[in-house]
Amino acid sequence: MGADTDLVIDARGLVNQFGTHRVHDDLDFQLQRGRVMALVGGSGAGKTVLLQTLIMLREATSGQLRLFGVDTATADQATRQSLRERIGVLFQGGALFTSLTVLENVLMPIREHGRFDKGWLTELGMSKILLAGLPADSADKYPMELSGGMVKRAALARALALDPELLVLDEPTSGLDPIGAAAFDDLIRTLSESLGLTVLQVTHDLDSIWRGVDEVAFLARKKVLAVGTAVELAARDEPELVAYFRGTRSEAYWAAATRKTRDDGSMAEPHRNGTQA
Ligand SMILES: Nc1ncnc2c1ncn2[C@@H]1O[C@H](COP(=O)(O)OP(=O)(O)OP(=O)(O)O)[C@@H](O)[C@H]1O
Repeated sequence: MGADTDLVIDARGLVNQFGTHRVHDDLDFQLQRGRVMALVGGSGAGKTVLLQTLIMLREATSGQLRLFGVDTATADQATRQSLRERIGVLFQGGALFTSLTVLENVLMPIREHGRFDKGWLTELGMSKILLAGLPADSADKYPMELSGGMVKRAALARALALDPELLVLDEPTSGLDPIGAAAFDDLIRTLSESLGLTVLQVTHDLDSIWRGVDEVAFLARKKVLAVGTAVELAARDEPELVAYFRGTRSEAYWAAATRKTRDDGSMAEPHRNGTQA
């Protein structure tokens, strides 16, 4: 089978096992270029382990993984490193260095790449800070001087430092109030559209799941059980999907989607401004 160059991630038959505990079994996962996808599922379903596997932070027990069309199993170290550099990662909590300013944090990944002219570096770092929606005067601040939302944006600026093609986010809106979370979702959407970024995020945020992403991959039964918009997944009858997308927590979203269907004869548009092929 040839590589589909439109697939940023193409994983087939993944198995992840800890001792006798199998977390993923014959799992397939694909992510198309330019899409914004949420990876969701119950607690312990294996979202974090899958995310780590997909960006080569951990090796799968078995299975195939292609990143940007490259087979990671046969890639040499230099190729694997260059694949990693095409991925920006925002870990839960931001994981900024507390003893460094925002600008110094943002410049860390670039500095690791060798010696650069100081003026040029500062200009580049400032451009990422502004891209992440932070004011210019936040560059000289330390993480403890920032609000929760600003810490996320500073971590995002750092994840964008090397101009990644794929942005991976682990619970990016956790700890933010609903308005801050919606603003962060909008920023990710705008970046995806303006920079052509592909985005994969693990999230529990229902607002993001129902309104902020193009599609949702739902993990259950050790596999990706279903992929589609939240509205599409809510309309299916697997018990895990019914519980997640039509249960008490999702009630208001599902009610809004079905009301819209009744009112205008079409399914609710689940995205703020995205498109679904
Ligand atoms: N290093 C490890 N050693 C042993 N078991 C592990 C390890 N990492 C994860 N697991 C197990 O793998 C399973 C999936 O964990 P994972 O953290 O991926 O779940 P999750 O879907 O992200 O959960 P949550 O939503 O609660 O964060 C869990 O049963 C967990 O205990």
